[in-house]
Amino acid sequence: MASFSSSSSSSFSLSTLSPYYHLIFTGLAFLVSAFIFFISSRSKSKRLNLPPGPPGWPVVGNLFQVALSGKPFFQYIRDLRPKYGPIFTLKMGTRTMIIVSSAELIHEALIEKGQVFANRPRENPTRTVFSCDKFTVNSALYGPVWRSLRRNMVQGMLSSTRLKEFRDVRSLAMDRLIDRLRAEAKSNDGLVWVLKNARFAVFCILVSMCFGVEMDDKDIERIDDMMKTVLITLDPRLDDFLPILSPFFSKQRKRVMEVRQEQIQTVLPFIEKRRSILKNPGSDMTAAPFAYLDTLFDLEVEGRKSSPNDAELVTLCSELLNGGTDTTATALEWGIARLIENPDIQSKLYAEIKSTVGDRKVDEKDIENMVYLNAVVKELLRRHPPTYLSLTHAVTQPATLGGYDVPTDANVEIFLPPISEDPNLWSEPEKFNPDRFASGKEEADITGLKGLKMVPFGVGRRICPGLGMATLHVNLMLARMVQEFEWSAHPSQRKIDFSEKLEFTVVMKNTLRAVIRPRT
Ligand code: HEM
Repeated sequence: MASFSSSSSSSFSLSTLSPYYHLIFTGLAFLVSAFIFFISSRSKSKRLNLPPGPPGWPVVGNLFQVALSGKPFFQYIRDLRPKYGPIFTLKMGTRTMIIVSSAELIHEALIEKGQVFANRPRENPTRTVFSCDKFTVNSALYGPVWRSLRRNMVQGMLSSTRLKEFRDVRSLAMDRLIDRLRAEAKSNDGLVWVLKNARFAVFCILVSMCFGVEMDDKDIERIDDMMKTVLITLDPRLDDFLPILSPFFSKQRKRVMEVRQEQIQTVLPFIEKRRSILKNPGSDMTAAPFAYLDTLFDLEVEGRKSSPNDAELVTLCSELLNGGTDTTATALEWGIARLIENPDIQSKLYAEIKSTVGDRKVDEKDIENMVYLNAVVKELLRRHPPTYLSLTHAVTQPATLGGYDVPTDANVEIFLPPISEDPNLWSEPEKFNPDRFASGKEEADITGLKGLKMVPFGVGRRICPGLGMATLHVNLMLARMVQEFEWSAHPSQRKIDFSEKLEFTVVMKNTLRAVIRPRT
């Protein structure tokens, strides 16, 4: 998922756990906790029929096998799948992870038993700080708080009517993106970084939608840097899985509190500015008529007496910014890489743009008329879902899945790529081929309502509420970038390297730097 300050699996990267910690703490963990923990956890899990999984070590389970494998977590579980099948268990210290990765099982969990599997697991202490104790859409337990926050985000911000109101914001951000690319290319022999520029453009849109106050590039970059620092701080630590080791992490815990303070200090002035604009209408002629914040100031949340306080407002704004930035920019990077790899697809796309809009700029209203563009974006989300693991689910009560037990304290991880790679569902699934959709030969409902064939946004009650906005952003950016420039590979690159790495989302291992040539 998406990279949220309060999600629990999308930025999961055990490769960040240092082997040094392992050496020190494995021994300690054995000595201090073995007796109590081992006896109690064995007797508990013996009664359960958990999915199979690789044998682990006492106390720590599979934790260090994962950490020391040298592989990103998604690669580790991809490699286990042929042996253990589409549902298996990893014991990560005190946490039980159940990894689910087939269309049938995902359907069973998130659609057939959707209400039961719509919960989120307990947070680790760092996430508790940044989510204000689960006070965000993505981290809230399935219940009244989640319902209030999600309804507000969808109706107040992400509905198609609301989205239309931000058309000018997107149009400005697109012009800004094209200008930045042009300037960067000019001073670098035609070379541009794709991810960085796409990221900045999406962030500009989301910042405007969120705060509704004017900001220069410096302000935006400052908030963006802050958000990145938060995401790094949220990387899992050893004591998240073995809480008994937490006394050894006091320095890191102190750092968490410092970063949280910095986050509040960075974001709060913009919240205060908006508050003052609303109190004094007309005082700032540059202010937007509407912003996400406006829906939050007096938000009534079921089961709570007061509206969100300042720290909670910071958290809710950060959720909107984080949820939509890296995910969307990642899709763009893979998209441009695929167009460079397939010049015929790029030409076909350009031809469609030309025939649809002629010499004027692509407008978002044109998108629904561009069948091939939509097919390219859909194929992109099928072949390269920006997050390989959806946000972590949990059950509201003991349940079964595929005939196995799922206890309430288990993290249910939905691993997405095997569905869009399944040869029983797709012809030549490894091939990037927008024509499968454009020709009408293959189809897939991205919301999962008419069957599960690709699930880049998850499915069921917790499906990504930003789905509509995200696909609009990817379509619009791709169309403008191809309309303005012809994209080709860096001269030193004979072939594009499609290796992946985990960096909040799954991005290209070798960050894409491409050559652009203005079309006119
Ligand atoms: C290409 C872009 C995006 C992708 C691939 C994506 C993907 C996802 C996925 C896989 C989930 C987890 C679903 C689950 O728990 O089963 C999710 C949840 C979520 N996404 Fe997105 N997302 C994208 C863009 C956005 C945008 C633009 C926003 C809002 C600005 C957003 C906000 C959220 C929120 C709030 C949740 C949590 C929903 C809940 O727990 O009820 N996402 N997203």
